[in-house]
This record gives sequence, C-alpha cells and structure tokens, in this order.
Amino acid sequence: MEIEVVRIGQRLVRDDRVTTHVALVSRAFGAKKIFMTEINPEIKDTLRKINETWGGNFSVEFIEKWKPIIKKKKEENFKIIHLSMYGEKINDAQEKIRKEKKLLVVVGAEKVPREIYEMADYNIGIGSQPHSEISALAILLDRIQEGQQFEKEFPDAKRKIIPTKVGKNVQVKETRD
Ligand SMILES: C[S@@+](CC[C@H](N)C(=O)[O-])C[C@H]1O[C@@H](n2cnc3c(N)ncnc32)[C@H](O)[C@@H]1O
Repeated sequence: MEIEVVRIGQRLVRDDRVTTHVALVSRAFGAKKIFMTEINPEIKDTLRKINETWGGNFSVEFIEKWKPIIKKKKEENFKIIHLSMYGEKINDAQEKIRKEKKLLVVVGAEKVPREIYEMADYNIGIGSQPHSEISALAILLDRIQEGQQFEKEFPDAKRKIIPTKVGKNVQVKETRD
C-alpha cells in the first residue's frame, strides 16, 4: 500500500513540534511523503538528518494550499482519508481501507474547513473523543497495515537497531569519506 500524508492548517510556531512529530510518525509508520502548509523550514533538515542516520527516503513537501494537492491525488487514484473525531468508526472501516492501494491521509491542526469532509472518500474517527493528530495518525497507520510497517527495512541506514530485551544494540555502518 502506498501512503502519503497531508497536514493542514498549522498554527504558526505553536504547532512546530506537533507538526514535526506528525512527520516522524508518518515516516516511522511507513508513509512515503508528507505535504504541509505554513511550516518552519527547519523541519526539512530534521527529516533529512533522520533519513541519513536511520535510512529510507521519506520526503517533506511544502505546499501553499491544501485543496490542489487533494485534487491532484484524487486524479492519481489515491483515496482520501480525513481523520476527524466526527468520522466513521475505525473499527467499522478498517477492513475496507486495507483493500485500498493508495492513500492520502489528511490531518488537521485547528478547526478544519468543512469542504474536507465532502472531498474525503473516508472521514475516520479514532474514537469519538478529541485527542491529537499524532495519535490519530499512528493508530490509523497501524490499524490499516496491521503492524507490518514495523517489519519493513529502511534502506541505506547508517545506524540500525537490533531489538533486544535489555540494553541497546545498534549496528553502525562504516562509511569512508
Ligand atoms: C487538535 S485536533 C482539532 C480538533 C478540532 N476541534 C476540529 O474540529 O477539527 C487536530 C486534528 O487531530 C485529529 N484528531 C483529533 N482527535 C481525533 C479523533 N478522535 N479521531 C480522528 N482524528 C482526530 C484530526 O485530524 C484533527 O483535525
């Protein structure tokens, strides 16, 4: 399954850390790319360094407006999943979503524009209580991939963790430069 994420409506400065965490969760839970608006440019650098150390080629793209990217992705046959506490229950929708090939997951920051609810193929609630875009995204990505995202390798990593019951075991790749 090909997964991309778009974060809309960040509140300037206040949401920097949350937005970085949305990007980190997207990467660690198997998405290929995140689109975001009005964001601190340092986030690209943060994610580039993470890729260099821990592998993979997750990318961050800044966009001016959210609507054109949703329209474009629909033309590319992505299904749009909007995460909202008002949406359909994840428990009821997850089996259908697992059959999709390409997904664009939309998460909000503050109140999201009404139009998103109509443009989305799925409006999905991770429970019907307000919590956080970080947790909602992580749970959605885990439910639809059923944990398989954690079996994937991140290619060209300088460091690779060998999971252990006690302590830390990290394989460090030698580089000649
Ligand atoms: C802080 S919340 C904003 C909630 C805001 N009151 C609204 O009506 O959009 C930020 C984002 O987290 C996500 N979110 C929060 N709780 C959620 C839930 N229970 N299910 C799905 N997504 C949720 C949504 O994507 C939401 O746009």
